[in-house]
Amino acid sequence: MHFQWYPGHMTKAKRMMQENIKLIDLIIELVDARVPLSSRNPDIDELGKNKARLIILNKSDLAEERWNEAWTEYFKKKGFHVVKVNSRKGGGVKSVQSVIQEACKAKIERDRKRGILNRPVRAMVVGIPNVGKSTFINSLAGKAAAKTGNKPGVTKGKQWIRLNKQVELLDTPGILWPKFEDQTVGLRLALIGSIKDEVLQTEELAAELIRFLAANYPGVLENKYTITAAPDPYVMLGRIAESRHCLVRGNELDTEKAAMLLMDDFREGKLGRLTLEYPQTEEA
Ligand SMILES: Nc1nc2c(ncn2[C@@H]2O[C@H](COP(=O)(O)OP(=O)(O)OP(=O)(O)O)[C@@H](O)[C@H]2O)c(=O)[nH]1
Repeated sequence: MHFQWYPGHMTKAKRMMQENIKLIDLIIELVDARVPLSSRNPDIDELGKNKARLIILNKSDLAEERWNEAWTEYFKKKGFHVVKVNSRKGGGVKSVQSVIQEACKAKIERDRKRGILNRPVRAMVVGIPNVGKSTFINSLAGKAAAKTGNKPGVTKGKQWIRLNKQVELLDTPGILWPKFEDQTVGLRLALIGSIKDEVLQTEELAAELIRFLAANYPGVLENKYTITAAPDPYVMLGRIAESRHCLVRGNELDTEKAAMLLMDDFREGKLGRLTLEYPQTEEA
């Protein structure tokens, strides 16, 4: 399977990011807790090298808790401040404000020594498409401050949002461009829905997910769809189609529809909390 990104958008995104980074003290980088490395772009380390850094493990409700803990430790060891969040429900969001203060301690101290008191810390949220930037900003700001949507690329507009006396947030999140040179990264991003569905063959993608689940979460599909295991992922897809009555022309199995159903169930967490990449493996 081959993945492509829209380079035009990404060039513009990078230019905007460079402009906006000049205005801020802290970068709040959202990653998807199911794929914390594949949903990062290490270019942000270079772009934001003099800034305070905070990583938000977003969608942590969709990932396995023991791996959320492991990834938290992983990023802390690398020197980041880290908070686990479920932006949709607001879980973990409350603790973000205090961690922002903590992450910006050095800057606040520098200001104080120069006699600058009570200047708010300025922050910006960044992340790849669909990682939850708008939802996170809304949740943090406590109102519908940024537009949200479930398709990549809906974020627009520009303004500062005052979170409290100490913190201001740029209302426009920075869109990071995923690292597409690596096909494994591309596949993982496609699985979580960060790449537009139209450019991908759903059945192929579903087959990849079935392979991954058979190896790492055996029994999950069998339980969810009340089917028996088969080594061939396409046979599994047929069994899901059968079990869920996905039919075309009256009685033929509609595996395309079954693939869409499976992908939706996975992305919405209906197969349970599943993590797609693990720190040990990535470090090895
Ligand atoms: N389960 C779960 N879903 C989330 C969470 N955060 C965001 N979402 C969902 O993820 C989808 C994308 O969220 P957005 O906030 O629009 O993402 P974005 O990063 O602003 O997307 P772009 O505008 O494409 O850059 C929406 O359907 C959200 O409801 C979370 O913590 N948990």
